Amino acid sequence: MSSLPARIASARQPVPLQDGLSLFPALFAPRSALSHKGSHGSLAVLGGAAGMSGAVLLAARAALLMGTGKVFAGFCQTVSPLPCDPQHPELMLHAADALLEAAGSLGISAWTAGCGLGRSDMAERLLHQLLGSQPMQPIVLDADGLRWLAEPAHRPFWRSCLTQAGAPRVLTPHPGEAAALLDTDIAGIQADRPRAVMHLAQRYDCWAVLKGAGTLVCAPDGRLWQNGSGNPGLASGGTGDVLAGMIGSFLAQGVPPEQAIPGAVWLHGAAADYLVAHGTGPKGMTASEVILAARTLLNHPPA
Ligand SMILES: NC(=O)C1=CN([C@@H]2O[C@H](COP(=O)(O)OP(=O)(O)OC[C@H]3O[C@@H](n4cnc5c(N)ncnc54)[C@H](OP(=O)(O)O)[C@@H]3O)[C@@H](O)[C@H]2O)[C@@H](O)CC1
Ligand SMILES: Nc1ncnc2c1ncn2[C@@H]1O[C@H](COP(=O)(O)OP(=O)(O)O)[C@@H](O)[C@H]1O
Repeated sequence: MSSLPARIASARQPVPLQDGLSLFPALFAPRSALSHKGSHGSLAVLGGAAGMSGAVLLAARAALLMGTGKVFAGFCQTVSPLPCDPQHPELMLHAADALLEAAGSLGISAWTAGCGLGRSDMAERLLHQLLGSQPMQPIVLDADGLRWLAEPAHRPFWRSCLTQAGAPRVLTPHPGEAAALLDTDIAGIQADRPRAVMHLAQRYDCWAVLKGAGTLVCAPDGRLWQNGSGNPGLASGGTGDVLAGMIGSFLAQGVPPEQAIPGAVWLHGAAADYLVAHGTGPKGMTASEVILAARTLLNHPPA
């Protein structure tokens, strides 16, 4: 991180995220009695190469249970590995190519991409197509989506797509992915996390979410938040996919980014805290349980 701009070098104090109910009223606003599924957005989740289909299901299920009107899943495979999700047949499952082709007619209002996407030629092509063709829809990029973004050969194109977008772009790296995006190592990221997240937001002209204990969120204009919820129960495979689906859900529903993004981070951690308080985990807590607890808190927030 040698080329840190001066405005970032003087990192501000992050706003602590403790009391989600007072900080994120837009997340907890009651629904209009007249609302219908079209009032609550449509999210498409793109990822899920063979062997990692579960990553897309976790993100899509999280989006569904956060209240998205309609949720589509697009797998990075020639056909969808399942005709439907037996646990949530509400989800609409497609091969990613078919989903991208139909995107215009499906009324998709936001995308979450990269969860289990993999490193194949197909993955690269799909991401290229998504970023190039959806300038006006919010896009959350996670996991392998971030690994592709970090590839030096791709950076000029990816970066121009990100900077020219007319809707929020959200990068959700863990420290390993952040290190690749900033050309450093994990120790370099962890040594100064506020500086790292601000650098990410500035370099990629995006919202940046640097995950791990005390997740940091930085807006494109440098505003900074630090999460105060969450616990090591979240240190298990798939919880990051859930977070990416939650952020995508709130953006798809039209929640403003400064409520949707730090709000989802807080709620995700608060769900893990709720589980521990009610006897589930931290050991053995699953990503699927985090989704259910987040839904409980969304409807019955702690006073
Ligand atoms: N059910 C499914 O289908 C699931 C599918 N999944 C999908 O699998 C894909 C690959 O994901 P992955 O977990 O295999 O590798 P990846 O995320 O690159 O991490 C490895 C590297 O990052 C580092 N690192 C990670 N976290 C860190 C931290 N907090 N703090 C510090 N370092 C950290 C770690 O460092 P280490 O400590 O191991 O040296 C190592 O260098 C991805 O698309 C995902 O969506 C998963 O979500 C699981 C459920
Ligand atoms: N010790 C911890 N305390 C709080 N949150 C944690 C802890 N460990 C992991 N998390 C959270 O769990 C999630 C893990 O995401 P990620 O590393 O992308 O996993 P995966 O790729 O398996 O879904 C992130 O939201 C991260 O902040």
